[in-house]
Amino acid sequence: MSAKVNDDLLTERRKCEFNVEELTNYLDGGAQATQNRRKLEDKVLSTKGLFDEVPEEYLSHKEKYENAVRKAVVYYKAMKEAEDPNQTEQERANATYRSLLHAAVFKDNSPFSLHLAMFIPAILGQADEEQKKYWMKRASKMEIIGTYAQTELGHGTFIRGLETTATYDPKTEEFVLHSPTLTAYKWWPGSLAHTANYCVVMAHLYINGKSCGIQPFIVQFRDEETHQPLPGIKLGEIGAKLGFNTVNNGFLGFDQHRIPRNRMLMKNAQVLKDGTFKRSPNSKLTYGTMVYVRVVIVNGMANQLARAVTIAVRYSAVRRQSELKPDAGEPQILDYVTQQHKLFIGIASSHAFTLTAKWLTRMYQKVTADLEKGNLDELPELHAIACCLKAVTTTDTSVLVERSRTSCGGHGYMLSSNLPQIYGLVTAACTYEGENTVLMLQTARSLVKALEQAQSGKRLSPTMSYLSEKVSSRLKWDNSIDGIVKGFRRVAYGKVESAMRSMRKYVRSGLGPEDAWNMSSVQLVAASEYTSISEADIRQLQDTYEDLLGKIRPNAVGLVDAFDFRDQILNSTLGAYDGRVYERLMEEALKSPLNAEPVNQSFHKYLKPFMQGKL
Ligand SMILES: CCCCCCCC/C=C\CCCCCCCCCCCCCC(=O)SCCNC(=O)CCNC(=O)[C@H](O)C(C)(C)COP(=O)(O)OP(=O)(O)OC[C@H]1O[C@@H](n2cnc3c(N)ncnc32)[C@H](O)[C@@H]1OP(=O)(O)O
Ligand SMILES: Cc1cc2nc3c(=O)[nH]c(=O)nc-3n(C[C@H](O)[C@H](O)[C@H](O)COP(=O)(O)OP(=O)(O)OC[C@H]3O[C@@H](n4cnc5c(N)ncnc54)[C@H](O)[C@@H]3O)c2cc1C
Repeated sequence: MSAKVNDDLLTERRKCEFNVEELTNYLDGGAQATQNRRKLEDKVLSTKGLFDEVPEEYLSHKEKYENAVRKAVVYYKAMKEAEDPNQTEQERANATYRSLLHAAVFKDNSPFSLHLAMFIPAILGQADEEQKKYWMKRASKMEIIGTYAQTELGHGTFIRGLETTATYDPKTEEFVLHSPTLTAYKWWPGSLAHTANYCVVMAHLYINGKSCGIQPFIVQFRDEETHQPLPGIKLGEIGAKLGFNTVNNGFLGFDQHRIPRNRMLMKNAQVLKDGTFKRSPNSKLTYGTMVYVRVVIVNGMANQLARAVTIAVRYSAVRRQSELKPDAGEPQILDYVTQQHKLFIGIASSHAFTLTAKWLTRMYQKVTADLEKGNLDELPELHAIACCLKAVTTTDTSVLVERSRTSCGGHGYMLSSNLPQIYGLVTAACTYEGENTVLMLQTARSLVKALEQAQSGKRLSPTMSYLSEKVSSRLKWDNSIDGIVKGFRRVAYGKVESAMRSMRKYVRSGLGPEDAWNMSSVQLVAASEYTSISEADIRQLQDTYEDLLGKIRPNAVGLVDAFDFRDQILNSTLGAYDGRVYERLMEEALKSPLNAEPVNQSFHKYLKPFMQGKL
């Protein structure tokens, strides 16, 4: 018999003014997609051995990793077996696009993450046809497990500064990989420490003493039978982190490690047997995997934010606290407008990020198809947009997930709420795949170029067209959606123009272009990430906003129910569908090993002698 649903949640669900299932279907891309997703989740989550007897919070660092590898094997097999052979690739992608299935199994991510997130995409994007055929067969069947090793102890952002060298030896037709310094050690790659046995290494290619830029190499670093590190390879784990503690991030050093010539991934640039280097049509095509992951991260943020606000909104409907009016009893904290302000922006942002992710994915697919035909025209714009959206969505999601956590008071600070772990997952994305400030400056670089083109009368791409709108500075906008968008475009234009004016002022004062750029970089980041509007309209918008909060209030629980996260995926004492928060908090607390005995051995060993003055 299922547990009784909390009365307040029942009331909330009765109050909802729209059809929740319809919104779920819309988010999934149709009723069939919802059905497919639920069927996949039912199948996979019914697999034995997927869940933890002891909450992983109570395991050691080493036990957490070993337990995660155990689950990763079970999970991956279950996902493979659950695949419906009658489904198209697109239907399969839709079924997983919104699903956070892995989150039901891994609170802190899987040791296989990088194999799926970057190793396979790097092969698909950087290998020539023959290489792709061979390596994809092995990688997709998990005969090998890979990662993406680009960042080094001394360099993450500045890829051109990477120190790992790959020196071509025409006599043996091999590359010699070497880490000349400690700072050249690859440092951070997920799965690298003890899980993977192959990686795509980004290294500085030298032929006959001449630099040929950063190139991708597929490198085996552990024996496939014994899993022992190969000769000339130094390996280890980088240590405990804020989150991602079951991703097995590691370090790797090369000592004159030789690999055959065909291990350089040669889709874009090639090295012939005699050492002839055939340059890529664009050196930045080597960075293509990062563009792909930045695009995927936007959708990942939408789903993680939806998960966090689901937990916080349901909890806020159940939690009663304080007194809003004398003698009226304790209200649901969701009735405090401050609580609505904290949470409803998160619901709206998740939907906004989902729609943005769909748009960006379509743009990525179009540009990638053009690249296959040798048309690189739109690659710079895709890079600029992907940088901006990855940075903005990860920053906003981190802020909104943390706000969801703090809106739940002390219980939001419990690991059993799962909000701290979700924060750990999303805040990492502000750093990985391009640190956000650096990416915003990449976007700013494109915006400044576009404004210069607009001022010289050139046509701009659709996403930059606001920089060529001759809008009067006295533009009045009303509070219609169109008016607000016009306002934002006007202010965004002003931010770019102001940053550019600032740079020109510094150059006129005698600074070089690089120093002028650096001095204006705070404005440049602002031009890329946010806009603000003038005082007069704030008051009007504020009234509209507060009115909107009231309209959303009766539908808040319905809106998060529509994300359709099952309890195993929320993995939270505060966010379960039935709202039995207090019972779940106690159930989880009793799982603490410390509760196995009423008096802990430290009393007899330390406390008692201490309190009796004997220590
Ligand atoms: C499937 C993915 C899953 C993601 C998970 C999403 C959800 C997460 C939420 C919860 C967890 C869920 C669990 C799911 C699995 C989790 C998996 C975790 C994945 C973690 C992966 C992390 C891996 C990494 O971090 S890999 C390393 C990433 N490193 C970087 O990004 C480095 C950043 N630096 C750079 O990109 C560059 O160096 C630079 C651009 C900053 C500067 O480079 P540069 O100096 O050489 O260039 P310039 O500034 O001089 O510019 C020159 C010129 O080049 C153009 N340019 C630069 N880059 C590109 C590019 N990529 N493409 C095209 N063009 C580029 C630039 O525009 C300039 O052009 P100009 O014409 O102006 O000269
Ligand atoms: C959880 C996690 C997982 C990761 N997984 C992987 C992986 O699997 N594979 C991999 O290769 N890497 C991985 N990374 C590494 C990640 O890609 C780097 O940390 C990231 O690229 C930032 O580089 P960095 O750490 O060297 O920081 P730095 O580049 O040293 O940045 C430090 C500070 O300097 C500032 N800064 C740097 N350059 C500029 C500039 N030009 N202008 C203005 N400010 C600047 C930055 O804004 C930042 O504030 C991972 C990182 C994390 C946190």
